[in-house]
Amino acid sequence: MRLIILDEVSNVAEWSARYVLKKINDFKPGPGKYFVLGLPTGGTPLGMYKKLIEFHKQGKVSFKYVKTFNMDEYVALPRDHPESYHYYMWHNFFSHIDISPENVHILDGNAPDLHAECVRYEEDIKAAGGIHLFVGGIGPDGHIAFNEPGSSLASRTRLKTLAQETLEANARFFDNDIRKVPKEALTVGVQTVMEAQEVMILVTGSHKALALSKAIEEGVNHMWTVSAFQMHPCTIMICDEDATQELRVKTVKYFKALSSVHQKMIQD
Ligand SMILES: O=P(O)(O)OC[C@H]1O[C@](O)(CO)[C@@H](O)[C@@H]1O
Repeated sequence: MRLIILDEVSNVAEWSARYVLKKINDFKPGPGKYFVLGLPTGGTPLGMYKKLIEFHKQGKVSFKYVKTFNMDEYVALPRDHPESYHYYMWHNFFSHIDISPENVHILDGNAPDLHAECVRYEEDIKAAGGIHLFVGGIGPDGHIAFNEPGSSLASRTRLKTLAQETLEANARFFDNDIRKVPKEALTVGVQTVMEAQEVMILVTGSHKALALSKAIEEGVNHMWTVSAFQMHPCTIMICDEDATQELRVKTVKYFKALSSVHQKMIQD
């Protein structure tokens, strides 16, 4: 696992956007050759999306031959609700780039049969040839997507009941009223993300510091589901200084000493 420690949230946005751009461009997508990208929502990736839009407008990257799969969606929240992940993705990213709607995949939390919807989603990922790069974020309780503490590390796309900590963390998007936060979501499983060729996880802020230390300094544990990525052959964690507060000095020093290597990873 690589840990890329950057000074500020803005550096995390820039590094991650440049990495996505480079992966897409190096792949040279075209008709019949799609780059398949997994995407998160939440506050953390907003800066990355802004940068990618900027790069697109500057003509540095096209999403014409990119397929996307989002991590999760609330259950029973109308699709046009400003806090639905459908709304989030179109509003913050897709409507500003040249992606075709048929290449966008987001779980339908209003599907009449939620189990069938999850099965279909897994099939769609398979039909797309699997995910090249899955970008993710984590909750303060160490969840990846909505794989709450105690989720099976072998899990696949399914319905999950959200943990109290997640409801509390997400209440800020619902007028700070926890009663308005949907209690259930559809989410890709830990194993679904594990099967991506590469995984890039963004972690910013001191409220994520404990989760980051559990993710990289302790053992694989289903109570901190992001720790499963210790077993993935190609995971990059990108964090800001604030998120390193619970890490050992030794860990921080080791990864910071690699910063010139990390900069080369986003060079043309
Ligand atoms: O970036 P935020 O707002 O802290 O959100 C944290 C996490 O919550 C989720 O959005 C739940 O989907 C994670 O995927 C996400 O990374």
